[in-house]
Amino acid sequence: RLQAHACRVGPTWWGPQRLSSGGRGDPEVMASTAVRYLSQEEAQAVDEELFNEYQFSVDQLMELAGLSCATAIAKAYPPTSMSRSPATVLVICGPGNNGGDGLVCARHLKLFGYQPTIYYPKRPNKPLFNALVTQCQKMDIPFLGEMPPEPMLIDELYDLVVDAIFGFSFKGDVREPFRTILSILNGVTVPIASIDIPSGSGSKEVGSGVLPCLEDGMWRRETLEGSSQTCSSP
Ligand SMILES: NC(=O)C1=CN([C@@H]2O[C@H](COP(=O)(O)OP(=O)(O)OC[C@H]3O[C@@H](n4cnc5c(N)ncnc54)[C@H](O)[C@@H]3O)[C@@H](O)[C@H]2O)[C@@H](O)CC1
Repeated sequence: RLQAHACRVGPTWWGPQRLSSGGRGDPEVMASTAVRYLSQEEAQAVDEELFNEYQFSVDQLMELAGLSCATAIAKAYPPTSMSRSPATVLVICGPGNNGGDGLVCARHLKLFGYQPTIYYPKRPNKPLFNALVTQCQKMDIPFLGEMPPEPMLIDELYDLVVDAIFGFSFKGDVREPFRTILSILNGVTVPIASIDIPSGSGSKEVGSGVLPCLEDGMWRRETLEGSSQTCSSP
């Protein structure tokens, strides 16, 4: 169970483009796509067990998830291997706990020598998330007021993007503002490290490795093997 949980909370790197074009990452970590991913239901069941049977609290798990992700990122993309010093990271946080993982991850990335910037467009008004935002602010991590409108701008400003937008509670068609955000992310060429699942894809399909991208109004899923299928909803 613990091993499965460790797999789930680690970030994943998707798609042949990401794996071959980076050139900056640790090949051992980059090649770790052979791990088995949990389905949406399995991931939810592990969480329920951790809460109910093992009596973990959400902030305990979130801190571990965010720290694990920052650690994995530091291993795959060491700050010294990036083009800028300090390496710049755009952390995009969603409205749920996956976004909370991103806030924690940003805090630890800063401690590891990166220069994170956060974009957090929909913030739940709950003490846990307010506290995480305060902690980032106290560490002088800037929050963007708007999503950079062009992928090229992200490529110019950041070495890496952390996708902490959706986790296992994602369902249905992507709603705004995240639809626009995912469309922009589909055009960036810097690596994207996704926490839990690449946002916009159902974790059921993640077992085969998918990269969601919007093309001609249709969502295209690139598999890790390089083949792709097009579908009408993410
Ligand atoms: N269960 C837990 O308490 C823990 C969860 N963790 C992380 O939290 C994730 C699960 O957190 P949550 O259950 O809060 O859910 P998510 O973070 O996956 O997202 C839920 C939020 O996304 C919105 N949403 C869902 N589908 C959408 C769509 N199609 N378009 C636009 N918005 C949509 C929902 O309205 C909700 O606000 C896990 O994947 C993991 O990353 C970790 O923090 C550890 C503890």
